[in-house]
Amino acid sequence: MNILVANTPQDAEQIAYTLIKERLAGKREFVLGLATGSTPVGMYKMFKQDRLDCSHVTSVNLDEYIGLAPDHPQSYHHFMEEKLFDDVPFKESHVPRGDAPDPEQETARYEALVRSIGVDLQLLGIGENGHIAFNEPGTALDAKTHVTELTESTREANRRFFDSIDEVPTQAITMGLDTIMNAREIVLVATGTRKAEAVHHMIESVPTIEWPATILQAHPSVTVVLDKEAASRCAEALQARGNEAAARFFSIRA
Ligand SMILES: N[C@@H]1[C@@H](O)[C@H](O)[C@@H](COP(=O)(O)O)O[C@@H]1O
Repeated sequence: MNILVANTPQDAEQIAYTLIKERLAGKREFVLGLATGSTPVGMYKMFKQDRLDCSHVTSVNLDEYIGLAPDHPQSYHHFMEEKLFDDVPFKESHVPRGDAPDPEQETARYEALVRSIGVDLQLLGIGENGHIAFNEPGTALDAKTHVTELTESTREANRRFFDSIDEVPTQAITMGLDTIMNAREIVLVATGTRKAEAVHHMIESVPTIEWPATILQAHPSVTVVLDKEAASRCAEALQARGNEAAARFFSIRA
């Protein structure tokens, strides 16, 4: 794992965006895995401000709530259109269908799609309980795209996007941990003290299904971009090394 610890959330987002921009440059085709939630919103603004050319890029999203049609204001389909796709045209974009009549069939379709196109770079966030995408604690490490029951802590963490907790879906379709690990490269961004415990376990605990993000330790190409708050539960030495790495990242691009 390559770990960078930026001084602010904005600097962390800038690092992650710059990494993605550099990977897209000069490519004829590229498959970019995208994430939802608050963390990537700042990066998606940078795509727009930079008018980044994504006309050669195919995107695949990690997950979608079951029961929400693409035009539902709280669906991840809608989130991506509003935060990115309405302003930055992609060659094509894929998000699981939360309104599929047969969710299990939709998981098989989506898994086959993601495997067939192959993800060059997967952007990830992390949940407070260490979930990635919607792979909740206890998810098998070899899970493919599947229907998942959302934990109460995950529903609670996402209720801010809904009028009430009762409106937060209880199930989702999510890329599995094995699906995510199949990406050639992974960039995970975490900011704020709410993520500090999950980040500590992701980096410093023995891989365990209780902290799904720990599986990333076994991936050959993972960059973890943190702000100081999200890194605050990690060992002091790791924080110091990460801060130097972030400073170096900016200095060589100045
Ligand atoms: N399915 C999403 C995850 O992909 C995201 O990483 C997580 C954290 O979101 P936030 O960035 O808002 O903290 O929320 C949801 O669970």
